[in-house]
Amino acid sequence: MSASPVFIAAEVVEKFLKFPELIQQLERALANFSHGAEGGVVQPLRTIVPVAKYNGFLGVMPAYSAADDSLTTKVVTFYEGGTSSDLPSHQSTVLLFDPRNGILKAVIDGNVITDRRTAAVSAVATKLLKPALSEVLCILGSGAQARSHYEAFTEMFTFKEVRIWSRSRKNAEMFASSMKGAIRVCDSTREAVTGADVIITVTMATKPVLFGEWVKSGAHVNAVGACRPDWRELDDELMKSCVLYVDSREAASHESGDILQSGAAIFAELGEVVNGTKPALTEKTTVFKSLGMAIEDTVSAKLVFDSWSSSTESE
Ligand SMILES: NC(=O)C1=CN([C@@H]2O[C@H](COP(=O)(O)OP(=O)(O)OC[C@H]3O[C@@H](n4cnc5c(N)ncnc54)[C@H](O)[C@@H]3O)[C@@H](O)[C@H]2O)C=CC1
Ligand SMILES: O=C(O)C1=NCCCC1
Repeated sequence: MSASPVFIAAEVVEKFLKFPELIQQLERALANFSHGAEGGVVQPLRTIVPVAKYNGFLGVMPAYSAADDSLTTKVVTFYEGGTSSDLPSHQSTVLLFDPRNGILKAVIDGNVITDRRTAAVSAVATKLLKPALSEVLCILGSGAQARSHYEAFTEMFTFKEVRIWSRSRKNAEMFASSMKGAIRVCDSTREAVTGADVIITVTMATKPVLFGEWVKSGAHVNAVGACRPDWRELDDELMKSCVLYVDSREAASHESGDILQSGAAIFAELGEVVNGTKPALTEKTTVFKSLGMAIEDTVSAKLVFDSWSSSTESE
């Protein structure tokens, strides 16, 4: 009989899933993914079940990485506008299996994994695509992803100024006062975006909040929200005038409202830039459209599980 799976809680994931190691691991995973079959990543398009009655969705995100010998599936729910003020709008769990025999080894809190791996991938995009002189960072949104992105970006890069905008000024102020370092709270998206070199959109918006006319030429945008075909964060002008990078071509052309509705052409996958098969056009205005990939969870979960296992062995 197989041993019962271990449960790894959010506090344990927080302890073991750290930047910059996570960023390095995910850069490698993005490269493997974009190598096709040779890269050893098996990742079908995720399944999304709409729960229309409650404006919610359930997503199932399986993947296998031969390089990491890691087999997982994440189950994630997300609710437009959240469910109640006490609950996160996105809740997830990652199941880690023994790839040799299919035994379930661990049930891992997925919220910290989702927040940190998404920010880590945006950090990879930013490292490769930001303009040479990047002094001003702007974050639109003040939720869980805004926090993880702020933490990753202030650890990995040096900005002279960080700005935040949120729909309610109170939330933006709460965000600014809860994080380490100076953050300028802006009253409008336009004020936050104007002159910014790196922009991160991490909202639950379903209509554009970022307009091309405000974006400085040559800036880099990490577009993290709008993961449904009928949701938008960026307007047509920005989508059509930028050089567009994505995590997965397949996912982007099925799920991204910003891409499907604007008709913008995809230039490259981020992993192709890491592999050197597509260039990083840092002098142009670039957008990295992130939808989130299961392989990011697979690599993160393995990292957490291995670190946790070593820590219990040494006890
Ligand atoms: N690309 C990826 O890998 C991932 C993307 N996401 C997406 O990132 C976005 C942010 O996620 P979380 O921070 O976890 O959510 P959250 O619920 O913690 O924060 C959402 C933020 O968006 C704001 N917001 C909600 N509706 C808005 C609107 N109509 N206009 C402007 N702002 C609005 C909220 O006030 C809040 O500041 C979501 O769209 C989510 O689906 C989440 C996980 C992974
Ligand atoms: O990659 C993920 O995880 C998610 N992406 C879009 C929204 C739901 C969670």
